[in-house]
Amino acid sequence: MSDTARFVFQDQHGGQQSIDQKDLVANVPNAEGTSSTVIYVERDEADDAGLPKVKMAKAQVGPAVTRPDETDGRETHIIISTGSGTGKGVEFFEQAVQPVLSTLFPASHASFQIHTTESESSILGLTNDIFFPKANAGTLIRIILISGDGGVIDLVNGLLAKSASPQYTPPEVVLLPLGTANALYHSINAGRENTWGLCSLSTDVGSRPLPIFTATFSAGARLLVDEARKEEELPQDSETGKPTLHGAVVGSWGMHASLVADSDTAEYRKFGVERFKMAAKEALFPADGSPPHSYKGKVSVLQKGTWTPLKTQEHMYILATMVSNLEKPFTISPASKPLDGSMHLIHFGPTDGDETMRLMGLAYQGGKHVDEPSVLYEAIDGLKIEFEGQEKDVRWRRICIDGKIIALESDGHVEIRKESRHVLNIAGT
Ligand SMILES: Nc1ncnc2c1ncn2[C@@H]1O[C@H](COP(=O)(O)OP(=O)(O)OP(=O)(O)O)[C@@H](O)[C@H]1O
Repeated sequence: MSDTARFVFQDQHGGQQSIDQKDLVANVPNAEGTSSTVIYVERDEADDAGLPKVKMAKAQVGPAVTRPDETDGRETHIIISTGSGTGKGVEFFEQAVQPVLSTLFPASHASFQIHTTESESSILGLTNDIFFPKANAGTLIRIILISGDGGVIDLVNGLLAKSASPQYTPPEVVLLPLGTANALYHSINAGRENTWGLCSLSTDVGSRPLPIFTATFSAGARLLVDEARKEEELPQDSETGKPTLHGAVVGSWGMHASLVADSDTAEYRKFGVERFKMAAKEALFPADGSPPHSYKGKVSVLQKGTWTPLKTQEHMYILATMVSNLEKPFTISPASKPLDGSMHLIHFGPTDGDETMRLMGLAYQGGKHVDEPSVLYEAIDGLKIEFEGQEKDVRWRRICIDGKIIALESDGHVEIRKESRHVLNIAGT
């Protein structure tokens, strides 16, 4: 679709109207098929982060427009993650999602089950109690998820926590990006639409499997929670008994993991996506004038069934990703295509703060950092990090899995591999 594609319709007075195709949410015919409601969004150009406004216009119906089959018999759940992003989930639901749902699904929307998160474990609890049992019994459910990447990851981990039956039917998830970075949403949509996912609420949009990975940790690994004030044991894989987390976005160590960890506080979160840049500056230009930390450990990559150690044991940036964009403008892996199941390594060794900022700046220019000779960028099937006692301070042994932070022992290790299981589908893809 070109940037200038327009959606053109006749209004009720016969006048021709047109909107940017990317702003179109749906064109819904009325029950008699005599007219339709064009749902679209209007944005404040000056405020990119502001919630879009939903608008509706009556139109004369064209011959190609057919009424979608309500929910196709699917049981629909709505999750509003109140802790995501800057906490606008409820406002977005009331102002934008509800009007669209009542127009798209006039007969059934009242039966949609609404769940509002109350704690960090709400989505995991819902998955254990409702979503997994239904999916495992073969019921096709649809989950409208108003959240950042964290909500998807909680769903993935909950759905993989128990062994699946042969009847297991992957739930279909509609991503409505109300988190901070929304890496999955931006990587899947990459400028395709401007509706904050609302155009995927219709049931006639199709869906595709979400590729995921599994991270397996050494026994002493601990999940850091509550702004790193508390530690928790990781979930254990039901078959291997090993501490395990699943992800769909990123597994990292080094500077990326440190800045995600350091900026995961209520204070930093107020700054939205800027929090990553603020934490990066602090990590790269320590107040005492010393150079940024050089992370030490053995790193190996898996390609075609063989693990190969990197030549260097000193690192600045080490990251495996299954998406193209970690934030809307931050193209970490330009070769990754939406939901293609690839995993890419991005690595560079110790350098000063200015050079690191320059390389990261190139990622904000469409992913040009991967052309730099100092950056190793390649497709991989897995990544292994072994500390081997080389880092004494736990601060330098923090791993990031899709925003969650895990602290490892001084002789700890983590192995990240592409996962072949398919637990959910993403709508509108
Ligand atoms: N009511 C709540 N109280 C406490 N924690 C909550 C509540 N609702 C959600 N959470 C937690 O807040 C976090 C929000 O993560 P999420 O990824 O959705 O948003 P984000 O981190 O802002 O976005 P992104 O990951 O896209 O950058 C999750 O860990 C979730 O479990």
